Parts: sequence; structure tokens; C-alpha cells
Amino acid sequence: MEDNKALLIEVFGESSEDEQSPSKNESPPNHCWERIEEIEGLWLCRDFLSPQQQSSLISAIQEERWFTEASHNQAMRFGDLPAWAIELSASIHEVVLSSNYAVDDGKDEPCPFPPDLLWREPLFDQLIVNVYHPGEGICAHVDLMRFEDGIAIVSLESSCVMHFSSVEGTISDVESNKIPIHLTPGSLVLMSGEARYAWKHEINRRPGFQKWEGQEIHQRMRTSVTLRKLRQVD
Ligand SMILES: O=C(O)CCC(=O)C(=O)O
Ligand SMILES: [Fe+2]
Repeated sequence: MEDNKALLIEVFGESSEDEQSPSKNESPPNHCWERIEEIEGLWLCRDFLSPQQQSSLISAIQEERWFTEASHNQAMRFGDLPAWAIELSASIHEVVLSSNYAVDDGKDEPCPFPPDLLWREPLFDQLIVNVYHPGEGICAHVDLMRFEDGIAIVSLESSCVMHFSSVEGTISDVESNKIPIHLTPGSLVLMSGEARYAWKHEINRRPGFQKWEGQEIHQRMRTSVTLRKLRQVD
């Protein structure tokens, strides 16, 4: 338990009310947000987790012992998320708030996560951790409608290119109109609105599909953490 607490503090800093906390007076890092102009509602924060935070997050995932057998490559949790995932959600909330974009007034201004999603409780209650070996990816899809709007993906380990394609596109124009997004380790993707409903996303790691700036990306293991909120059915 103490180990767990120490790990959380190492990953996300001291979040208690402790006045003695040395991190209290440090100003939070200034995160850099990128809006993907072609796709409404798609935002990228490349420097979301520092290298040290990334390795601590990987350790926290490993401590869950979900992937002890080589055949296991996906773990899902609903409802009560592990403490590290709750902290990760809180960090996402904070990094959106700390952006220079409007998050609590006029709805017309673009911002990384619309206020109605940012302030919902809980922000996320469903978690997927995907582990991909080199060459493995995920087919083009729109996330299931059983999940609400507002999806977060944190990338760890290998870089990759995620492609977005319009749901409406005809088969002949889909390939040429795909929008590539470079996901570096520690980056955070937020999808809402059109990005979540009107665009499919995919990661094709077969040879020839993972090019960035003319270079084929050297593939390693990749881990991703996806956070979503289940739609209420009444
Ligand atoms: O691994 C990723 O980055 C994407 C995962 C994803 O799209 C999903 O689980 O729905
Ligand atoms: Fe997805």
C-alpha cells in the first residue's frame, strides 16, 4: 500500500493538502496543446507525461499483473478504476484547465475538452490498457456508442502514427484523405464531437504504414491507456 502511494506521488506529485509539500510552490509545467485543424474536436498534448512519469505509469500498469502471459494484450476496467488511473484522469482534467483555451465560458471557442465534458463526474469510469507488439495495431473504428462523448488516449513506449478517416468518405477517397497524427511517448490525445463521432481512428503497424516525415518509424512495444465514460441507460 505504502509502495503504491509512493509510486503515485512519484508519477503525479503530492496531491494532498499537506502544506509541507515541496511541490506546492512549484509552478506547474506549461503544457503545449496542438489543435488538429482538419478535425473538429481533436487535440494533442505531446508533453503530457515526462519520461519519468511515463516509466512510473508503466510500472503501475505492470504491478497490476494483467499482462503476465504473452497472449494477454488488453485489460479493461469499468466503474472503480485503479488509483493510478484516477490520478491520471485528474492530471488530464488539470492539463486541460491549465491550457490557454476557454474551458468554462462561451461554448463557441475551441478548447481541448468542452466544459460540459470536463466538469462531469466522474470524468472517466472506463479504462482500457492495450499492449501492442511490433507490427500490431488497431483497425479503423469509431468507439462504441455505449461510451459518451469525450475520449482520452495516453501513449507510452513506441511512437506510432494514428490515422483518422472520415466516416462519410467513399472507399476511393478514404486512403488519400487520411489525416496522420504522430503519437510520441507521453502524449495525450483528446477526442470529442466530430473527432469522436464523425471520424474513424486506426493504427496500422504493418510494414509501410508507419511513416513520419518520410522515415519509417522503428517499432517497439507500445502501450496505450484509453479513458472513457459509460453512457447511462435509464
Ligand atoms: O491504442 C490506441 O492508441 C488506441 C486505442 C483505441 O482506439 C481503443 O481502444 O478504442
Ligand atoms: Fe478507439
